[in-house]
Parts: sequence; C-alpha cells; structure tokens
Amino acid sequence: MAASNQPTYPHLPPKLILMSTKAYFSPAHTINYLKSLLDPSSGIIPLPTSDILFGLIPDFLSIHPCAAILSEHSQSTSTSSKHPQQWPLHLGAQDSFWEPTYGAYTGCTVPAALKTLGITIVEFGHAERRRLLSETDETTAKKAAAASQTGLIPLVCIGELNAPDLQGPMSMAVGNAMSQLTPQITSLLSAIPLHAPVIFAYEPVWAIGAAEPAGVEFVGPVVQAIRQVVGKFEKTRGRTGVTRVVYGGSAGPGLWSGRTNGGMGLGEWVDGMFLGRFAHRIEGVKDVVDEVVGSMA
Ligand SMILES: O=C[C@H](O)COP(=O)(O)O
Repeated sequence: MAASNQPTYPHLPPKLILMSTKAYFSPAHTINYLKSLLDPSSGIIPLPTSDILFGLIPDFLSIHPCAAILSEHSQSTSTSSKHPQQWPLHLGAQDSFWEPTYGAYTGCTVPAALKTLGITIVEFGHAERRRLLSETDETTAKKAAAASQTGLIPLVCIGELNAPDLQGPMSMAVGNAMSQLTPQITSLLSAIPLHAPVIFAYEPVWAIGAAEPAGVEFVGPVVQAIRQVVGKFEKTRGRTGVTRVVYGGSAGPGLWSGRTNGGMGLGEWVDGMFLGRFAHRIEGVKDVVDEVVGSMA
C-alpha cells in the first residue's frame, strides 16, 4: 500500500491560551520569562494539556534556546514521551515562509526548519505585519498553506480596521466588520488542506495595543458570525479540519470571566485568548490561566 503524503497534526484542544512576545524582549529576557512560566512557584504548569493548549510565540532569535529549555524540562520531569506535543507548553513562531522546505530563500525561515525544533504553531497575517510589511490575504494564505503542508498549525490573525459605531444597530456593526473578515477567512480556508486544523485569532485592528479590549457585546456576535462563515465553508467545500477562534487585542486578566466587564465574560464566546502586553507579567498570565481553568470546572 502506498504511504500517505498527508501530514498529521498536533491535537488542538477545546481551549487555548496563546502569548506572543512580538519584538518586545531581548533573547535573554525571553529565556528568563519562559523559565518563570515553567517555575512551579508561578503556579501555572502543569495544565491539563488534553483540554487546554498553552502556547508561547517568541521572536525568531529566542526560538532555539526556548526549544532546548522545553526539551530539557520535559526530560527532567517525564519518564515517558519527550515529544514536543508533551512539552508543558507549545512553542510557536511569529511567521514562516511560503515555501515549505529548505532552499535559496535569503532571510526567510521555512516551516520544515521550525518543525525540527518542535514548533507546532505558526502565526500569520498579524495586523502589524500587514501594516508594516504590506502583507496581504494572499501572502498570508500562501504562508499558512506551506505551514499546513508541513504538519504545523496556522494561527491566522484576522480583524477589521475601524472601531464599530455602537450607537447604531449591532447587526450593522457586525455586518461592517464581517465585510472585511469574510474574505480574510475564506481566502485562508481555500488555501490549506481540507483536513488541516486552523486557529483564527480575531484581533480587531483598532483594539490592538489599546488601553481596553473590544467590548464583549460586540466581539461575541462577531465571533458567532465568523463561526457561521467557517460552517458554511465546511458544508459547501467539505472542510473537515478543526477550527478554533481566539480573541486578541488588549486581552488580559478579567476579560474571560467578565470580572472586569460587569459580568460579561468573553469565555462564553471564544475558544481562547491571545495575549500580548498583558502577558508580560507572569502574574497576569496566571490570572488568565486561572480564569480559563476555572470556567472548565
Ligand atoms: O499578538 C497579540 C495581539 O496583537 C495583542 O497585543 P496587545 O495585547 O498588546 O494588544
């Protein structure tokens, strides 16, 4: 029987807590940060890995030492499997090239190289890359397809540019956002294998780097509409891969549970949180982890 060329993918649990350090930290800072996350005194690790995917997405210079630390950590704490999927947290990359494997691509990082280090997730299409580096839906989809073909899970950032007008009907605000989000979603889903998992990070561009996240009363219906677009694609195109939707954009402690939002918790709507600045403090990460774990009890 001919061997299948279809890649296999890491398990994508129902809940996700992802953190990107963007380009905020030096490599030495990132290494100390990872060690603090792993330190038992932080009270974060171990998490129930079949239910929650906890992932760190550092800058490229830090990936190799982070992988070495995670590998060593799992060897010192486990007598069974030391496979990256059994590491206490998943390691991600902030981008990769649209060719899946090695070649003459100066300055690029190919998915095959990331895979050798134990990377399981690659982020694409962040608003900062779209704005600063002119990345488009097309380049995002090409890059995600190469990562998917390599057995990595694409984490694809989608978001509308402008804040909604919440004085008018919510259906109109959601419709305006979806007019930008729908092509971002469908171009991506059309590019990856039908059975490939994907994580969409809904990041309203106007809410990134802000003082407050977007309101739950708006994010909730938008995420519902995103799921409808994905559902329609599954039905009409035969997609079978798992899709998760997380929220990013000034996300931090209190948002998941609604503790800081009059009881309106985002956890009812999304599959997870994508943290930026509010993960810089280990205590902030611990707070978010506790809220997500608490909501699953
Ligand atoms: O990658 C993460 C998001 O862009 C959120 O970043 P932020 O929390 O600093 O707004």
